[in-house]
Amino acid sequence: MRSTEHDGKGASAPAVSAPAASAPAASAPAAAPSIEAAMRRAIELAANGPAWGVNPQVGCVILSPDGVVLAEGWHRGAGTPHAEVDALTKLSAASDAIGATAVVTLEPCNHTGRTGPCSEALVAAGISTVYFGAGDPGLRSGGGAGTLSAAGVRVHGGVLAAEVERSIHPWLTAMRNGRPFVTVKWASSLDGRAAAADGTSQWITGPDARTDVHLRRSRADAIAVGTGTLLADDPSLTARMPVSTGETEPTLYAHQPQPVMIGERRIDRTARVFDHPLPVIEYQSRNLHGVLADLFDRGVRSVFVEGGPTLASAFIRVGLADEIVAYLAPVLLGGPLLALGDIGVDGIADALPLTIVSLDLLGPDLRIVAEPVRGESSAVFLDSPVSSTAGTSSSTASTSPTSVISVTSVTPSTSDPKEHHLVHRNH
Ligand SMILES: NC(=O)C1=CN([C@@H]2O[C@H](COP(=O)(O)OP(=O)(O)OC[C@H]3O[C@@H](n4cnc5c(N)ncnc54)[C@H](OP(=O)(O)O)[C@@H]3O)[C@@H](O)[C@H]2O)C=CC1
Ligand SMILES: Nc1c(N[C@@H]2O[C@H](COP(=O)(O)O)[C@@H](O)[C@H]2O)[nH]c(=O)[nH]c1=O
Repeated sequence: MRSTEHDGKGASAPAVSAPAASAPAASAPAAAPSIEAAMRRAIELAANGPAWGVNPQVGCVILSPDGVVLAEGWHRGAGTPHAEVDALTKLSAASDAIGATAVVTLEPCNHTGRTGPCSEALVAAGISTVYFGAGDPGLRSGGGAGTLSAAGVRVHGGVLAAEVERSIHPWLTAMRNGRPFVTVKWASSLDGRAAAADGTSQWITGPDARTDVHLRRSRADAIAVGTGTLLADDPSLTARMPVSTGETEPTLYAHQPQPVMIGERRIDRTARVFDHPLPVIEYQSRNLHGVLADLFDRGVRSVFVEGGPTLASAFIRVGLADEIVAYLAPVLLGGPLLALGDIGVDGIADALPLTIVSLDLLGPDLRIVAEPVRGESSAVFLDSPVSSTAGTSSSTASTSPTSVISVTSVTPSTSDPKEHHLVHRNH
């Protein structure tokens, strides 16, 4: 286990059992899990929470001084108890926490938001040692390790850090960059076309691939398309479950991504996207940094960009793509409508390096998940800082080149029930 230690003031570490693999014979008392095993369990528990929203998935396991699991908890979303508090409330007796160890995926929070600080709750409960996986990058929520140490709790950070970071990678990326995590997704033919020459593209990929897309939509905070796609496809942008036998209409996932339209052209209010259960956020702008800054301010931590090729290329060109999800169908379309256009690569030396995260066959289609290789020669993938003026939203189009976010906000209208979709949702 590689971890960093935050020394408490003279507090002694509780005994922690050996890994289960070295457990004695079955007749002996049950082997207590190791800290790493407890952290793996905490990662599993964290996954029970929602993948979307302003808060990350967090799991917690409380161990007795001799390493026996006393309680488990996880966070169920903004406004509900955090994982540590959830676990503390599951103890058979509150006094069990005295001298116990908390193993938690994320550094215990240090601030009062909709709930109180977990660092203080752990101290008040009598927890003597805390192991955590990833530090909390939040400006207000971070710093819990220091609070715990100052109160005499032994604190060890970085336990299974890589696994924990991977499990909440989008949220951590969003918090570190101060903008939502961006997935750029496309579906293309084997020869890289996103549409046939006449502009039709529904459907290139088959039902299994599209089911996967809808699942990913359901886990994202927002789904974004450019005005070109809105005009060409008139998409719904809802997250829909596969249609079961006997059903005529697909059922919507309980969690829907916030629909976002980007581009200077005005989209007619009869477009299907305005039937989305959530309000549409319309950015009459091409300033993607500004759009993301504004979305972040609204609590959006992940955006699923579903095209089209121009918008996808722009996100990549300005270094705002954190993940690529490409579905390749075993068909050839030929023609000019490529999945990507100008991404700022003029010569092979500028090619954008990617790391393949996964390769899967979904029915006849191939799904490739890839991430940009950061910190290498390609400056294009390096994130640009969000300008200080970005994030300023206004209800009218701005003409200032430094305040280029133009968020159109239309007052709800009684004459057109669809107009309410343009009112911004406040988190
Ligand atoms: N196979 C697939 O996965 C998909 C295929 N498609 C297909 O793609 C085609 C539409 O492609 P396309 O027109 O590229 O669609 P886009 O959705 O990419 O829309 C392009 C428009 O986005 C706006 N925009 C917003 N921000 C930027 C920016 N930073 N830079 C440039 N433009 C920006 C511009 O509109 P404005 O002028 O209003 O500012 C631009 O014209 C259709 O045939 C559709 O069927 C679409 C989506 C997915
Ligand atoms: N053509 C194509 C995709 N196209 C994307 O799906 C959008 C339609 O969304 P909706 O109206 O909600 O079903 C469309 O505008 C475009 O963004 N996606 C895919 O997985 N496979 C495909 O072959």
